[in-house]
Amino acid sequence: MWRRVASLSSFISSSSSSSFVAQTASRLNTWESLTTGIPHQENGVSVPKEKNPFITFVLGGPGSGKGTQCIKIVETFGFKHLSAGDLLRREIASNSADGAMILNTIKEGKIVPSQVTVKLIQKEMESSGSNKFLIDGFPRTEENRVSFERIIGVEPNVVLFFDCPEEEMVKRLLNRNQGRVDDNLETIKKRLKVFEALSLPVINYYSHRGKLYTIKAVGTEDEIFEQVRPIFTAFEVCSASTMILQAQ
Ligand SMILES: Nc1ncnc2c1ncn2[C@@H]1O[C@H](COP(=O)(O)OP(=O)(O)OP(=O)(O)O)[C@@H](O)[C@H]1O
Ligand SMILES: Nc1ccn([C@H]2C[C@H](O)[C@@H](COP(=O)(O)O)O2)c(=O)n1
Ligand SMILES: [Mg+2]
Repeated sequence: MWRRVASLSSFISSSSSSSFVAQTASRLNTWESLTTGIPHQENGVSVPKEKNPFITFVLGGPGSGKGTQCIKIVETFGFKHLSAGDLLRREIASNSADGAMILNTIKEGKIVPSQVTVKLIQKEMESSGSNKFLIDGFPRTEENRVSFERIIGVEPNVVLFFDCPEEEMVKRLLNRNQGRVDDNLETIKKRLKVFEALSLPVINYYSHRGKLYTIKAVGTEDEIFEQVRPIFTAFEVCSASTMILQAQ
């Protein structure tokens, strides 16, 4: 379990001249996570700082372009990309004990029990050697969200929501052509219902927590990425400022 650190957001809000950076910093309650973990003084004793992970949840309806944009974020900002759906599909392919249950759940457009998905994410996080994660397609439900917080012990720093009209999502999924068992009209309709009933409340939750960045997910892939880029650029600026302050 990762240790949480105190928020520095009020300090940044009052000292930064860039409003976007200040707004970003005010949302970054564990922003030391992007820094180098330089030892700090506690009661006069120098102690190494435990590094917190920097976590981005990537949410949006089926076919909204989460995976596509994650590839661009990884290329530009160097995150470790963990797709919950890909991890579950890997379990099916490896004939694991949960494989058959996962396959049936995905075919039905339903959500796999949180315990299973969070354990897969946890394993990947721990073995990755990375400290910056894009967790794609998770949390899909309140149960997912609570389970992640309980097992991993941290909240996300950023939540991206790719907001795409239903009609466009259906068109994209039917053209995806990757041989997915859930890319058929019958399952797509079920997934859209599940998204509205179970995932939208999670998105609203993060909106109320001030962590949500809504992206209009229509247009070309590059146009959409130009809405995403400034979010992470701002966090990089904040991170660099932290390192300068720590070095002083
Ligand atoms: N801006 C875009 N315009 C047109 N097609 C797109 C765009 N972005 C992604 N696509 C295509 O739409 C399909 C779905 O995209 P992607 O797999 O990234 O969605 P997703 O949100 O990850 O979906 P899922 O939740 O089902 O995994 C893919 O075939 C992708 O190439
Ligand atoms: N948190 C999650 C993520 C995914 N699943 C299952 C159900 C989804 O329809 C399917 C495909 O996911 P995608 O690749 O579209 O992100 O995987 C889940 O149960 N829980
Ligand atoms: Mg995807």
